[in-house]
Amino acid sequence: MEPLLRQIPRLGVYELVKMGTPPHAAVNETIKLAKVALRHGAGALVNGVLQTISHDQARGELLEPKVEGDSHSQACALTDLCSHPIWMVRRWLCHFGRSENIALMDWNNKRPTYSLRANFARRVSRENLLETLNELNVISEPSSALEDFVRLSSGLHAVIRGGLMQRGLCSVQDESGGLVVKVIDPQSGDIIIDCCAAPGRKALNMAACLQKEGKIFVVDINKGKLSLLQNAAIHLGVDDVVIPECSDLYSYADRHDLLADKVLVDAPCSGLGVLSKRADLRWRKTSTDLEDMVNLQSILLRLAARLVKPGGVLVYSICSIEPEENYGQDATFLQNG
Ligand SMILES: C[S@@+](CC[C@H](N)C(=O)[O-])C[C@H]1O[C@@H](n2cnc3c(N)ncnc32)[C@H](O)[C@@H]1O
Repeated sequence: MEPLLRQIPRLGVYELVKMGTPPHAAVNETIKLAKVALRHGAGALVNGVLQTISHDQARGELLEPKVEGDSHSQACALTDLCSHPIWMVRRWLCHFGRSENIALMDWNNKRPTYSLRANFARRVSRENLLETLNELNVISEPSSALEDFVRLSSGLHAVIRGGLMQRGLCSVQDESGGLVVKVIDPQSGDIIIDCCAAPGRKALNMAACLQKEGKIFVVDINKGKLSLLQNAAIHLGVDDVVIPECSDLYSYADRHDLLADKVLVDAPCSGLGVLSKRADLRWRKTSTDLEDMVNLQSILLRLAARLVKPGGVLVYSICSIEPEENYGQDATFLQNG
C-alpha cells in the first residue's frame, strides 16, 4: 500500500492537474482506479487522502518535504516529492548527483512522447508520412537525429485508429532504438543476427535498410512476442529477409555455426532508462532484479560474440542508464572476452 500512496499524490493528482484535468475529476478518476486495481474499500482511503491534499493545495497549505539534511533524509524527501522508490533515488543520487537525479525523476513523471519510423521498405518517405499525419491532424515534426523518423507531440491514438501501422506505412519506434540501428549500419547483402529480437522494432528497422538484399536471423526465447515480429514483418513488407527462430540464445549459439557480419544483442534489462513510458515499472523493480539482469546480459553478450565473423561487428544495447548494465558490462566483456 505504501508505494501506491506515494504514487497517488503526485501521479494521481498533480500530474492529471498539470495535464489540464480539474482537481475534482483527477481525484474521482484515481478513486475509481483504486477500487478496480486494489479493492472496493480502497476507494474510501484514497478519497480521504486525496481530498485532504487537494484542499490543502487549493489553500496553499500543502506541506512538501524539504530536501535537506544527510543523504538519507534527502533521499526520503525526494522519494516522496518525485514518486520514485528510495533504492532508486539513493542509487541515482550517488551516480548522478542531486540536480541530475531530480531532472531525471521529473522526466520520468512527464507524459512520454512517441516517434514513428517511415517504412522505406514500402517506399514511404518521411515527407509522405508527415503529409498523412497532417491529414489526420496529428502534430508532428521531422526528427533531427534520424532521416526516417518523425516526432509526435500527441496523437498516437489517431495514428493507431487511422490504420497507418496495419497499412505498413510506419512503425512506432523510439529514436534511441533507431540510433542503435544506425550504429549497426545495415547494408544490402549483410548477414545479421538479432539475438534478442522480439517484438522486433530494431530487427524490422534493420530489415528495411537491407532493401531486399541480405538476411536477418531473428532469435528470441519468447514465442508469442516472436510471432508479433513475424506478423509485423509481413505488414511492413520485409518478411522475405527476416528468418525467425524461437530459441534460447544458449542453445542457438550451440546449434548454429553461422557467422554473421553484424550481431545485435538488445539484451533484457532493468528498463530504468524508460520509466516515463512504463509508469508502474519503478514500483515493481528491486535492486536484486538489477543484479540478475547484469548476470544475464553478461552471458548473452558472450554467447552473441561467438556468432560474429572475424572482422564483424557486435553491438550491445539496453534501455537502462544504470552503469553496471552499460559501461560495467562493456568493461567486463572487454577484459574477459
Ligand atoms: C529488450 S527486449 C528486445 C527488444 C527488441 N530487440 C526490439 O527492438 O523490439 C529483450 C528480449 O530478449 C529476450 N530474451 C531474454 N532471454 C533470452 C534468451 N536467453 N535467449 C533469447 N532471447 C532472450 C526476451 O524475450 C525479450 O524479447
